[in-house]
Amino acid sequence: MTIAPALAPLVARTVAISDPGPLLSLLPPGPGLSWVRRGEGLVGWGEAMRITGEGETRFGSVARTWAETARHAVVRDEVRLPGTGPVAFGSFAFSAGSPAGGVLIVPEVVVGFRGDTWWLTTISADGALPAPVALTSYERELTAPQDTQFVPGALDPQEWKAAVAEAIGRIGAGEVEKVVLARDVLAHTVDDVDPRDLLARLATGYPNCWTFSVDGLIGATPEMLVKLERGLVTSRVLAGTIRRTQNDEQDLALAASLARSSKDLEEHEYAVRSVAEALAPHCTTTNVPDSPFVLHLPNVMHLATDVTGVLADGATSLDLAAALHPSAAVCGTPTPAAAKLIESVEGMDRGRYAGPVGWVDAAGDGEWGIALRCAALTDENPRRLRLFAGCGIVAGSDPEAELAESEAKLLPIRGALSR
Ligand SMILES: C=C(O[C@@H]1C=C(C(=O)O)C=C[C@H]1O)C(=O)O
Repeated sequence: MTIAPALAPLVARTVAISDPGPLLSLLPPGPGLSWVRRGEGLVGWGEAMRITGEGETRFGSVARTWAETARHAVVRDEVRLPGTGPVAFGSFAFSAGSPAGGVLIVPEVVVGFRGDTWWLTTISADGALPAPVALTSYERELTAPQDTQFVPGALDPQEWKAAVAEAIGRIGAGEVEKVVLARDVLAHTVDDVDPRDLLARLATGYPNCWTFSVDGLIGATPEMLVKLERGLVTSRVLAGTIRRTQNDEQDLALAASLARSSKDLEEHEYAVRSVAEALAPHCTTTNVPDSPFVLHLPNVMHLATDVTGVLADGATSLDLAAALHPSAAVCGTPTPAAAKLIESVEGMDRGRYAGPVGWVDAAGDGEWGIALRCAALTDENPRRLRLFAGCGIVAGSDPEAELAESEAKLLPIRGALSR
């Protein structure tokens, strides 16, 4: 279902402001919106408009409604940077079959920071000039939540290893070359979860990642599905992972072995190819580096490739995210067969995990990450969350090692929820 654009146009006003305090500290209590890395990015709150989509058309219908809304918006923008003027934060289900669908939320208030420029955008959907707002920097004491319980989700570790073994068998039988299998873990907290606490812990612990919050999906992703800025397209592809040991010397040796590992290089190659092929029809030129670099995160290291291109066809960042999803980094190769295999052995609905999450502005510029290293708050219970992690499986994979890799990928969000 798509909600038609409001009869009255969106009215948005962006003004430059002086430093109001760290972006994440500005979020008031409640379901805030966030896209922040190293202190830069966007936060928003309030809901001027919500656009939803379902099934196969969850991207297309939402993207069309946004384009239409943006075209009719009345905008006074004194800053004129990507992310100024009206913006929408969004999050989309991994699978067309998921009831999670897709959502774009246009906040009533957005604060942005980039380089040395701060801005404030106020948005209304009733045709009236939005009311002025005063910003508050909420200085909050971060206390670690205690006694959070983690219990298996759809499959327990033994069952998940059996699913991985099954997938390896099906790869051997030639059904797919690579498939990404995920698992979920449920967290039960003692107190109600305040999303702002999770965001603050993730942003502090994982500064290389994009800390996001959209409609109850909260996490810190290292993977940029696509960024579009004034015609320049970038995508950071990650696939191939090794756990860190917390011993620098040992980690350097592991990084070198990751960069030589034929199993990880194969996994990575599939992911890069899927992104380059999906971008090609939208770009005049694309640049794909010959070999990956190793991205160091506090918990894991990944093989990483930055693919770039020059936009040819006027697609928006959201159109590009729809074209790129699902990349082989989160689904597999070939895509349709891998998606089918996931459905038959994973035993769960991924919801919006591993789907695109990010923002788009009225010009179509925006940033869409892959929703990884995240938790979904359940609607009914503010003390219950679903955490997710997945691993690329190829012929040379080992179920025990994949389970350990999934544990390492769960570490950031587990850590944000417990001592
Ligand atoms: C699926 C996840 O991560 C993806 C899978 C990776 C791998 O298999 O090596 C690495 C990065 C991500 O593209 C996850 O974190 O849940």
